[in-house]
Amino acid sequence: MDAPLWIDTYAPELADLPQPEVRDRLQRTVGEPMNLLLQGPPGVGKTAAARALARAVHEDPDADLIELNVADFFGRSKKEIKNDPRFEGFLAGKSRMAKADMINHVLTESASHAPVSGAFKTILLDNAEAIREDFQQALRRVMEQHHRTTQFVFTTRQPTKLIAPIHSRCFPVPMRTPTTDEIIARLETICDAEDIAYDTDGLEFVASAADGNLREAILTAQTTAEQEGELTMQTAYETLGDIGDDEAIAAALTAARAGEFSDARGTLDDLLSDGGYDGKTLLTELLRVARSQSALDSDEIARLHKLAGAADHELSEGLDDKLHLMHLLTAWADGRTELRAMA
Ligand SMILES: Nc1ncnc2c1ncn2[C@@H]1O[C@H](COP(=O)(O)OP(=O)(O)OP(=O)(O)O)[C@@H](O)[C@H]1O
Repeated sequence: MDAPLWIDTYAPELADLPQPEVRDRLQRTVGEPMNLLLQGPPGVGKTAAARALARAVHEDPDADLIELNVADFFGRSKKEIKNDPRFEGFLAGKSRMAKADMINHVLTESASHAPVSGAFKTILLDNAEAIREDFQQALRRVMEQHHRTTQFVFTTRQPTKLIAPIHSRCFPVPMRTPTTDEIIARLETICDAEDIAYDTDGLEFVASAADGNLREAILTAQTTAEQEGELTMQTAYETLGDIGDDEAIAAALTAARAGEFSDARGTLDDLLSDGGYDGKTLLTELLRVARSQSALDSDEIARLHKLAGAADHELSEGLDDKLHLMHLLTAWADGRTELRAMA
């Protein structure tokens, strides 16, 4: 049997959400049947946050959280709905009221509106951008009908696809991408719980390659741990394999900075021989990627730029692109401002 996925095993409670402002905002709604709109990019934890909230709110979350498969109903074409025997009695009505009745029917198919363990139920409409506009209009009515006993939670990557009356009925919860440090903290907790050997560079590499997507970061960490036995920059690099050139260049910078020059040399070699870069182009790319790295402070970037002038000269004069770029990276990692060590 496949090992369980860490993203499932470590599905977060409210306290485990990486963004403190989201934790606070959701914590403040606990106990209130307030409608919510969780919006943000893929993999930042919108659905996970909605489920964590339901677990915090309901004594019996299995009974009082209803997750509706939005695509299965609201996103279907009129023809598909017409041919669905569940809606036979509703076909005559095209009005908003008839559609509201259909929505109520779908909701009560899953469970009754009456809460089981507390004062209200939570209905989660995940990926709500897929709800057709006519059903969004009809949902307004349903939300009003049940506002005392039902909390509607919408999640979406595309808030502009939801109509204004839905926005105005919901408390907005923007979910930004977690920072690299916030992802690192979560990865560290999970690796500790799994008793996996890791180092800081490995966590940082996985977290920054995921670009704010927690799902991706946790999956990469698990794959690396399972395939390689430990999570270091080198093992994560092996796992990510086909990573983009920007990530590879960032990895070379991180390796050099950590004094792991053979890793840095290996990456430069890949880029120069297989990636189709010449030395000067790779130098320009190194500077561009360095500027985008939040882990680097402005002094480090300024020093890299200063060294790049001399490296550019060496690249024009010399024969070995890799050698000159390694010169640059070792001088930079040493904290120097000259390519040659001063006597
Ligand atoms: N803080 C966390 N700790 C551990 N796992 C998490 C955390 N947040 C999310 N996850 C896991 O990561 C996966 C992705 O999260 P989720 O589905 O909530 O993201 P999403 O923002 O809704 O993404 P999408 O827009 O792609 O639907 C889930 O399996 C979830 O359990």
